[in-house]
Amino acid sequence: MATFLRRPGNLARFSRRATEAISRTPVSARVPSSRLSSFITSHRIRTFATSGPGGPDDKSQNTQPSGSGPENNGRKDEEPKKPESVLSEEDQKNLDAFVKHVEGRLPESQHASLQEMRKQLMRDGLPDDVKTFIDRHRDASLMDYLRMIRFLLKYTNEQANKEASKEANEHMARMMNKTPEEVQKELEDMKKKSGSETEKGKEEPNQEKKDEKGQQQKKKPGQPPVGKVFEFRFDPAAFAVTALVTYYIYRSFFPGESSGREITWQEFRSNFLEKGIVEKLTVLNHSRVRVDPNRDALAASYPDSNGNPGPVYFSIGSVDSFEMKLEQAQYELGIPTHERIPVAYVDEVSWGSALMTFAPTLLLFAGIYWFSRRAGGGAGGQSGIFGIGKSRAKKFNQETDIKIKFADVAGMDEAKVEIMEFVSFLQQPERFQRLGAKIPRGAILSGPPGTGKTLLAKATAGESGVPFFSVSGSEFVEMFVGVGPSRVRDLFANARKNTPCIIFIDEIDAIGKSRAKQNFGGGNDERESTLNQILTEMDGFNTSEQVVVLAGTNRPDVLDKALMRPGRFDRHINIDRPTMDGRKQIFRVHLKKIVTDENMEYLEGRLAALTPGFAGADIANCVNEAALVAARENADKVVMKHFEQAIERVVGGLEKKSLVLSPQEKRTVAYHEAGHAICGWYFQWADPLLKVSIIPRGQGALGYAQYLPANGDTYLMNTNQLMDRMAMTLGGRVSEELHFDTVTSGASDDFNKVTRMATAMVTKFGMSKKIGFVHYEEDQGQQFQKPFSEDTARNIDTEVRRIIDEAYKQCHDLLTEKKHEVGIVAEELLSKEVLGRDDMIRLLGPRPYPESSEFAKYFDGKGGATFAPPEPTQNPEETLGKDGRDQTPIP
Ligand SMILES: Nc1ncnc2c1ncn2[C@@H]1O[C@H](COP(=O)(O)OP(=O)(O)OP(=O)(O)O)[C@@H](O)[C@H]1O
Repeated sequence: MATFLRRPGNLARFSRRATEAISRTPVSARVPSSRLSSFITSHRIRTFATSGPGGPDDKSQNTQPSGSGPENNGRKDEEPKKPESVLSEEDQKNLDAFVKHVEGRLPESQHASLQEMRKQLMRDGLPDDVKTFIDRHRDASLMDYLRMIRFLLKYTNEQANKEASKEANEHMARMMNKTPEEVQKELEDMKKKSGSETEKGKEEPNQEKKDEKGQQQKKKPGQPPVGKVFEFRFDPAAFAVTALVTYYIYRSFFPGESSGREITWQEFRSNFLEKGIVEKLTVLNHSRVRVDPNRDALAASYPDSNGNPGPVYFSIGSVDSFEMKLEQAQYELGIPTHERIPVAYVDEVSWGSALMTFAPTLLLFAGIYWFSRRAGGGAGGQSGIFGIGKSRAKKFNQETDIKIKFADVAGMDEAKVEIMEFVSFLQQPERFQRLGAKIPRGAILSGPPGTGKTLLAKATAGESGVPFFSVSGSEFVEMFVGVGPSRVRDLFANARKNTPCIIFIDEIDAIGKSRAKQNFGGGNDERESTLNQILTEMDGFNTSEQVVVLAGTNRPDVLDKALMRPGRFDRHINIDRPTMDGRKQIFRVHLKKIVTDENMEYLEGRLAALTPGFAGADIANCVNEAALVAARENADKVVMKHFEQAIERVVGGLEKKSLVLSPQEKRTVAYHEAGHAICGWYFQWADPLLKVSIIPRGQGALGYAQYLPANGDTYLMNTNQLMDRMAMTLGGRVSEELHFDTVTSGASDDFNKVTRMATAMVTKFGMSKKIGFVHYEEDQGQQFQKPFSEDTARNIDTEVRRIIDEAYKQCHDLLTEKKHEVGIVAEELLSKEVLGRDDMIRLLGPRPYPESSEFAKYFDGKGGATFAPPEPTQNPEETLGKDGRDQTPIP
């Protein structure tokens, strides 16, 4: 770039190229659309495309003497030998000096063009702009450059037009056997006739294209070659801006210099000062001196220079020393005081250095701007730093976005009834207001993850047909102070504009945590003020404002009491994991989209029985997983096997095919699992086995056994059940003891479970006579002091040990008695790897204890062949409770 710019000739060449491009478009736009003219047009275009004016091959064309234009109709023999000049002597001298100056900086191939331009200027006179430029070309300003460029554009355009039409005339004359004069006349007549046609300019380009195409198709040998036509779009504004920028970049790198020559002080003294040709000295930026010679004196001393040697500079150490040296030199040369050389002082600011000075500040601002755009991006459709305080709540339109209805939310009838009231409030507020009832402001939906809190909130909006603003609690929290409250304000302001509507704040515990609990490390001011703002906004509603705020959380226990008080979130709706019936309903909802031939009643029931403790999201995942398993097998429908595999995968984790056990290890695992299975089968109060597997799954589990609560979902456990469950959990280790010489580490997780159960019996459930009816909180590592004495601690230890020993004895007695059965199950497990309940019935006979009818219905060993759909009944007595799932992994 710098090299390009260093030479003014390059700038001129650059502008000329641009003009070549420009000149093509107007030519084609101006001519009439007759066949003759279109031929000319196409020919003109060809002329430019095949041989650009001013190129190295254009000598013959460009060196044509002036006067070969249309005004003398191309008669070369009439051309004067010497071009006439209309310029004054001084102008002529200046022009010659300028041309010589530029010629020295242009490649030879462009000299012809330059001479051509000189001739034209001599013939037509110097336009003012050019005259100014020529006079000042060594110190030309930006405006001078731009004026010069404008002239060059005009000049090359005219040249191009003249040459094109001349060549076209000659060609036409050859084609039509006429003289060029006759063709010219004919053309002028045509132009007169079709003068009005030029207004139809819009249609012409198409016409021209067609004609040109026709011409190309009709091309015969002997005709001039038809070149490819390129059309350029030229934007004068862009060109001017580019020229401006280019100039300033150039000037910033070479301040005050336009192809100047650097000399030394000695050279200056001997070649300039001593010869008396210095007119003026200009000190630039205290470091360089520009020498302005007296042109006449210069021309006299150096005839070759034409009075113009170009800018000459020399460097100085300091202004003082320069002044002293100059003074000294002038004194020595005997220059009288009144003829001493004037010295001017100029400070030129380099754009480059100015830019570098401001660069860090500019970078800083750019960085801040960029970060603010990122931080604020998407804030309610706003971006930039001004959008950061805007709420990020997504607004769902009731007509287009929310298609969820209560029918899509299965198995939470109580919650639905509660929330239905909000729907009727939004739909018919007067029904409540008439009786003087205050409208509830909001509800907190709490419950374990995936139980359908968000789904229920969406369904509420879907049913009531109002806009729904959904936002997550964490979206209020930002690194900037004050953003949280501002977003809350914005959210509520938006909601008020869209009444009636529902706001749903998911994971409200992110901002609604109790302020009292922040005892360590101080509070979080930003979160507190966000919470305060929510409290204020909810208070600020007037009772007739139809804005309902629903909030979802998994941790209702940590929420601030102020948030939960009536008047804010009036309702607390607890959504727990679904019961057996709930699961059936959820399966029904999700199975609708699945392609299957199974008996739906049976399928729903069996799947619900197989998935105790599953939340709605687990069920949705299971159904989808089953479809994926079926698709992987290329099956055309999803069958029971696929569903069971999917459940196994969700419960036990991914199958670890890469984990290969040694035969001895596999045997140990088989006997370990068989021990659990036999205990589950023969202990009356234990959960019967559903499936046992020795395929490694999940994280570190080498085998697993799945049990089903014998009486469906269980919410209370008696001592017998706890003892049987503990004994069953110890079954793995006892079986290892009975069948092998040594035991393995595989029972460690079983011991953990047994210890926790026994400890709970002693410290929480009041099942130890020695400790009594007390409840000691579990030590979660946060208590520095145990809430009981050393004596009690010792007694708890003794009691826990006693209970575990009892469970162990119970298990040992059973497995010693059933040693043979353990062997049968273990060997079968070794050969089949997975055993189901049906296999157990085949190997051991039916379980000797009665089982719940629900359980028997779906696990009768006949795969639903005898299944009769039950009367549709609801079990109103089912209450919400604990997870009935159990796994016995071997780490
Ligand atoms: N009762 C239900 N009926 C039908 N589908 C359900 C039900 N509960 C959950 N689902 C399914 O589980 C998905 C996740 O539920 P949702 O997002 O509502 O859970 P959530 O309780 O809000 O979870 P989190 O507490 O983690 O935010 C739903 O999209 C839906 O497919």
